[in-house]
Amino acid sequence: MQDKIFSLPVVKQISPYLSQRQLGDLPVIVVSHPQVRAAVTLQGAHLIAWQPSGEKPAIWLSEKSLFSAGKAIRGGVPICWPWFGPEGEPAHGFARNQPWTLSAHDENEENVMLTFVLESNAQTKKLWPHDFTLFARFRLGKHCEIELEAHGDFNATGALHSYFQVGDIAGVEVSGLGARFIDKVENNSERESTGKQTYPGRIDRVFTQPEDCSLIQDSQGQRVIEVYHHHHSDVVTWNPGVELSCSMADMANDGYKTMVCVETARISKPMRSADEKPARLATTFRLRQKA
Ligand SMILES: O=P(O)(O)OC[C@H]1O[C@H](O)[C@H](O)[C@@H](O)[C@@H]1O
Repeated sequence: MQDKIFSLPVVKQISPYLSQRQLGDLPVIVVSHPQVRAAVTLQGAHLIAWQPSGEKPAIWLSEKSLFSAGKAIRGGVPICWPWFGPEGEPAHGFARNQPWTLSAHDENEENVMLTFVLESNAQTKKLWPHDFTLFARFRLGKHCEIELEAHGDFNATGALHSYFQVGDIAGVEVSGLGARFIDKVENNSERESTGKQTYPGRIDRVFTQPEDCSLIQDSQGQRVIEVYHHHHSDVVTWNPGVELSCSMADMANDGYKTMVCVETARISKPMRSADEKPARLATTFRLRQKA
């Protein structure tokens, strides 16, 4: 899947390291830099690949995902906003289904920086009655930084819903999750936790007292993925397990085996945007070899 993205024909060369290509119906901004390769679709400002040089792909993208206008992509880092989950229609908000604009870019020897913008429009007003300007900023290099900044006057929930590529979910443990979670598989019951999570089956949990960094220990993949959370209140972790994976049209039956979601979120404490004081939500990914 990743190789396919980087071999798509160039539609427009934007700068030495940046080009626009076409993936199905969706324009995609592709970064080919000595330190990193990465890709972000204009729809959703959705990161679908990030791979520092010398590393295996870090972001999971479903081989069965649709790349159709207005349809959510399965995998990558969907921006869920201005609500998380089935609180409204569409699920996880509309930001991931809307066409964004690339408004700025810059590059140096270490990184490529991209800024995307989405503004309220007639379609978003039908779904949510607020004026807003939303920026998504990416700094892509050996590390991956993503920042969402929401201007306007409203409360919102949301998440940077990161899907990570792992060797085998059976050998994955995520730590740093804190002492309490809401179990979405068990009627949203509140539970206590050791702060560590393994994935013996379907797991869908909102950790409400997480640490600032979650560590994904991927024993099969022989690496640790560090996920830093900024301005968050919650961390969500999700793996659909075999049955749900089989029932999802945009995921292969065994898709669940090679992915884990660790999501930087504002759910229990919504983000407040006020005049002159935008709300922010951000995450940073770093990779290291397992000792
Ligand atoms: O299928 P989607 O709308 O993309 O949502 C995928 C998943 O996202 C989050 O992790 C939620 O906690 C899950 O309940 C949901 O199933």
